[in-house]
Amino acid sequence: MTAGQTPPRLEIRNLVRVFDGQRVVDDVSLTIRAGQVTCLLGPSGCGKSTTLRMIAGVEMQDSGEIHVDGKLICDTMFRVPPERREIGLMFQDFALFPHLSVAGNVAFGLKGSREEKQVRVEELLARVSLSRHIDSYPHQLSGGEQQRVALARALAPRPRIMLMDEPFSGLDNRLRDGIRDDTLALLKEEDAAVLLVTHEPEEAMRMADEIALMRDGRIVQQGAPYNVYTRPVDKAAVAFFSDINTLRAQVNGALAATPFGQFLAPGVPDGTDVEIVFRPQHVKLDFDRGGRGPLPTPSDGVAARGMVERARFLGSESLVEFRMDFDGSMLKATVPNVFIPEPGRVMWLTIRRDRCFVFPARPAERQRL
Ligand SMILES: Nc1ncnc2c1ncn2[C@@H]1O[C@H](COP(=O)(O)OP(=O)(O)OP(=O)(O)O)[C@@H](O)[C@H]1O
Repeated sequence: MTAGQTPPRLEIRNLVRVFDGQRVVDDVSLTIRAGQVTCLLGPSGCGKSTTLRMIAGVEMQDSGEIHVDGKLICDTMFRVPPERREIGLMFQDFALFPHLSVAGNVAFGLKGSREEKQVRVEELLARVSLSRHIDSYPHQLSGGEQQRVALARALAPRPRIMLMDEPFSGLDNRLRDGIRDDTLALLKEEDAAVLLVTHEPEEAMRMADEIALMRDGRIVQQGAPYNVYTRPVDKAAVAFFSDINTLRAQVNGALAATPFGQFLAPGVPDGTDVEIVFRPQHVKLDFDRGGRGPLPTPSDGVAARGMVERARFLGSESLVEFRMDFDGSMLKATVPNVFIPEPGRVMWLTIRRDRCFVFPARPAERQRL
């Protein structure tokens, strides 16, 4: 950090947590600035919640440090207790106090005079559009309303950091998008640094300024959602966000030859097996014209022929699966809108080359996320 620069609101350095001899959190480092939302995204069991619990102070790390606004709050020798960390918590099971009214719940963690508390409670309830429920009890509210009370309660003491663990997963699908957007707007207004844990890529894309992709206890990639999506570090990172197709090839002269033409593999030694990975939405389809397909182009390469095996309409797009002539493998293509060709129909496929990723092939057992 250079002189005069504000330290990040939250900084965790090299956190490690071992359970039963296994490093479930393995050298995790992150920084989050005030007003920034970072999503810790990864599959179940990869160590997201354990990371969050260490920051909250309810779990002790085996090594590593946690800093808030440039001050150490926890290492293996020194520990600020959870209640003095000025951290707001929100979990899937948001556990409102059933015997307290909405106002009582929101006021629960507040300090100050009665009047000060009342002003803050009213301000927050107005902000989450629940003023008319100020005297209601949790059981009188819908799931979405309870979730908004929980958010107001967590934000009431003006926490410097908000930790959210799958906070929307208990909600009805139809409610979820609206509540996510409202929550995001409120979090930004309150200027907290937010760490949100989720296993849903769409949620992370929607909420995050930055995504930290976690796998087997480690952060494997970190960056703005656009960058994580368009410049994935490996095949599993592509697959975490969408369906994928994979072609296999061997590199010769920094090129990997496939039935779709050659792909650049810069810096990859000759003889290396590579995988060319691409998403179904980047496959283009063409009709068969008397046994021929479209001519090769620099952007789409060479067309390869396949036969429709199955086609389904998914709502905003159609998914068509092809058995390819060149080796009998299956490839998937998505097409905007309704396109449901008959099984057995012959078509030509090309791939948007600027949307393909070339990775060295790995043994199958290491290809999990
Ligand atoms: N107290 C504990 N004792 C032993 N093992 C634990 C403990 N807490 C978590 N684990 C293990 O650590 C690993 C990581 O768990 P964690 O809850 O952090 O993952 P997660 O990514 O949050 O998963 P999920 O999304 O399912 O909650 C899991 O294998 C889990 O079984």
